[in-house]
Amino acid sequence: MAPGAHTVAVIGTGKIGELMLSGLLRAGWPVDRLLATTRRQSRAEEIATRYGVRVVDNLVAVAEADVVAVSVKPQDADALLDEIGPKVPADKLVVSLCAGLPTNFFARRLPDGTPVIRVMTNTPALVDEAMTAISAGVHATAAHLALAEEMFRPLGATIRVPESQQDAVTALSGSGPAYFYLLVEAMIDAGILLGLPRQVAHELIVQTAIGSAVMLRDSGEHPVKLREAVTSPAGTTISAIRELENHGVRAALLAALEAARDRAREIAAQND
Ligand SMILES: NC(=O)C1=CN([C@@H]2O[C@H](COP(=O)(O)OP(=O)(O)OC[C@H]3O[C@@H](n4cnc5c(N)ncnc54)[C@H](OP(=O)(O)O)[C@@H]3O)[C@@H](O)[C@H]2O)C=CC1
Ligand SMILES: O=C(O)[C@@H]1CCC=N1
Repeated sequence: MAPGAHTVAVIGTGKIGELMLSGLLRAGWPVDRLLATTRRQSRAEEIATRYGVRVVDNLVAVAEADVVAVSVKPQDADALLDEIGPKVPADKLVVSLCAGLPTNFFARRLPDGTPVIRVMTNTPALVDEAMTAISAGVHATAAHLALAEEMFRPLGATIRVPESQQDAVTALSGSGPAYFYLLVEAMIDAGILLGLPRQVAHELIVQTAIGSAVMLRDSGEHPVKLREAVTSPAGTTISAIRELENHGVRAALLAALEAARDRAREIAAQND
């Protein structure tokens, strides 16, 4: 299938909607095959000026597009579906980028038979390094999954998962960039504590994060093995690791990701 053979409407062009739009444009998706919607006029002007994309209202978008990508906050999805749900022709593919909301949430608010796909991506899409997990929902066929992959593959890696795993995926890779940024921020602060200039601490830690990430991806080694290679007997690293274990960093991560998964479930329950 030729890239951009379908018209994609991004409904709710905030942070994630914008990164999807910009990623599709970088990948060569024709600008006249993209539509965007916003809630505020000032945001509409910003998006139109920045990307040259036609910004339309939600009902025009669902009428003209082949793929309707919903990227509003989950809390705004019910009101949005009240507006567009009955007007979405059943031959359109609806792709939800919303955390927590199951495909059934959409199916109940769309004409019978409308195919729905649930996607969880993340902000490194901005540098074409996203991790996007894709699940077929009701009425979605292999061709719909392939189309969703065609849209998200240029933004980074894609994986297919059963929809039952999407809340866990959200906790790991959807929210994941925030955990890494927090760690980096804390390590830069540690550099300040040790007397380094902030800029030097920043440069040291950011490059160390990039180097470590590339090794994790490209070496094929398990993270335990990579960590052991850094950890010399009676050396400096093991002294730091003892403190991380004493402070329960591993347990904190287990609890934190479980809390994120639970919050996704709660969002679903609150929007049932
Ligand atoms: N941020 C992230 O890292 C990730 C977010 N997600 C999911 O992506 C979705 C969007 O999140 P994010 O981009 O961060 O949120 P944003 O608030 O940045 O974007 C949502 C946008 O939708 C607009 N909007 C709300 N209601 C309507 C409507 N009825 N019609 C048109 N536009 C509307 C909002 O307008 P206004 O500006 O006026 O509020 C806002 O610009 C969420 O469901 C989230 O769970 C998924 C993965 C990662
Ligand atoms: O915090 C959130 O709810 C969204 C979903 C995953 C990342 N950000």
